[in-house]
Amino acid sequence: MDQFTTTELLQAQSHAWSLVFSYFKSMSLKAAIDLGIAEILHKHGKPMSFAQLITFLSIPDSKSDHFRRLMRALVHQGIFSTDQETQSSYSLTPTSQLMLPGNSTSITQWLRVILDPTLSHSAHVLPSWLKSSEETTKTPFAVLHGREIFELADEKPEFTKLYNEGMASDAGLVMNVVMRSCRDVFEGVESLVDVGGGNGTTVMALKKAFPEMKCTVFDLPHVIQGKTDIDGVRFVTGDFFQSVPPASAALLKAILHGWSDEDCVKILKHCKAAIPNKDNGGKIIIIDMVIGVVMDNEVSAVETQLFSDLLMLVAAKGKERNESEWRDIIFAAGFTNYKITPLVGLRSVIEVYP
Ligand SMILES: C[S@@+](CC[C@H](N)C(=O)[O-])C[C@H]1O[C@@H](n2cnc3c(N)ncnc32)[C@H](O)[C@@H]1O
Ligand SMILES: O=c1cc(-c2ccc(O)c(O)c2)oc2c(O)c(O)ccc12
Repeated sequence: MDQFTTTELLQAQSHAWSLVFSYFKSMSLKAAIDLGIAEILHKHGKPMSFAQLITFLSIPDSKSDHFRRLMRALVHQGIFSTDQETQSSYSLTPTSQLMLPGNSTSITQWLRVILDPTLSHSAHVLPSWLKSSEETTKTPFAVLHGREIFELADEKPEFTKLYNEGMASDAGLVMNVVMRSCRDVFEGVESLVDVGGGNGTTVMALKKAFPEMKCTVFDLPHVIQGKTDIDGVRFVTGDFFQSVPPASAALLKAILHGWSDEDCVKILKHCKAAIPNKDNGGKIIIIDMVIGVVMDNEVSAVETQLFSDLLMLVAAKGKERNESEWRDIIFAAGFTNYKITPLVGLRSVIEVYP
C-alpha cells in the first residue's frame, strides 16, 4: 500500500476525479444541443453578448448565473469561444458548427443517438454482463432492453427513428471528406450497392459526385419502408446474412464494426458473391475505423477509437479492429488483397479485392 508517495496519490486522486467527472463533458454537450445554443449564435451571425443569449434562449433571470456556469464549462471544452477580455461575447467554434441542425455536415442527430439513455444505460450493465456466462449471445444492450438494437423498431419506434436519422447525419460529413481526399476510390464504379445503407444519405452524396453511378440502398424492411426509387437509386429490402443485391462495388459503411468476426466473414462472403470476380474489377469499399491508424498519430484520436470500441461492446456484437484483425476477416472471406487509406478524423477507407 505504501509504494506511492503522497504527491503521487494526490495526482492519482486528481486523475480519478477527472475520469469520474468526464461524463459532464458529454452531458454539457447534450445540454448545449437540447438548448439549441449553436443555432441561436449562428442565426445572430456575429458574436453575441450573454444578455442577448439568455434573452434568445428564454432563460429566466433567476437562472442566468446557472446558465453562465454551463457556458463557462462549454467554452473551456472548446465548444464555444468567448472574447478573451470581456469573457462575455460568445461565438461558434468548428465543433459547435457541426452541431448546427439542417446542413449536410451536421452531426447533431448522431450525438443525440449516442448520448440517448437507451444507448448510454447499456454501459451500466457491462460489469454484470461480463461475469455472466449465460449472456454470451446477447449484448449488454439486449440484456437491458430485451432486444438487440435492430429489433426494436416495433417496441421503441421513436428510438429507431432517432437511430436511423442519427446514422444518416454522420454520412454527410464523412462522404464530404471521402470525396475530397480519395474520390478515386469510387471513380469508374458503374454500379454500387450500399449494404446497410440506412435511409440513403450516403448514396445521395455519392450520386452528387457521380451522377452516372447506378446505386442500390440495401437495408432491413423497417428502414427501407416507405422509400421510393428515384432516378438511378433503388431501395431494396433484405438481410445481409441471406444475400446482397449485385453491383460492381459494395459499400459497407459503419457496418462491420457492429458484428463479430464470424458474422463479418458471412457478410463479406455475401458481398463477394454480389460483385464481379477478380478479372472483372469488382471491389468492396469499407468505411470504418482501423484502431491505431489516425492521421498525425493523434493520441486523443486513438482514445476515441477505443471508446467507440466500448460502444460496440455494449450496444452491438462487434468491435473496432486494428489492421491485423481487419486482414484476418478479409482473407477469411476469400479476398486476396486490400488497401487502407486513412481519412482525416477517426476512420479509414479499406478497399478490398476478390
Ligand atoms: C450503424 S448503421 C450504418 C448505416 C449507414 N451505412 C451509415 O453509415 O450511415 C447499420 C445499418 O445496418 C442495417 N442492418 C442491420 N442489420 C442488417 C441486416 N441483417 N441486413 C441489412 N441491413 C442491416 C441497420 O438497419 C442500419 O441501417
Ligand atoms: O450504436 C451504434 C453506433 C454505431 C455507430 C455508427 C457510426 C459511427 O460513426 C459510430 O461511431 C458508431 O454503430 C452501431 C452498429 O453498427 C451496430 O451494429 C449497433 C449499434 C451501433
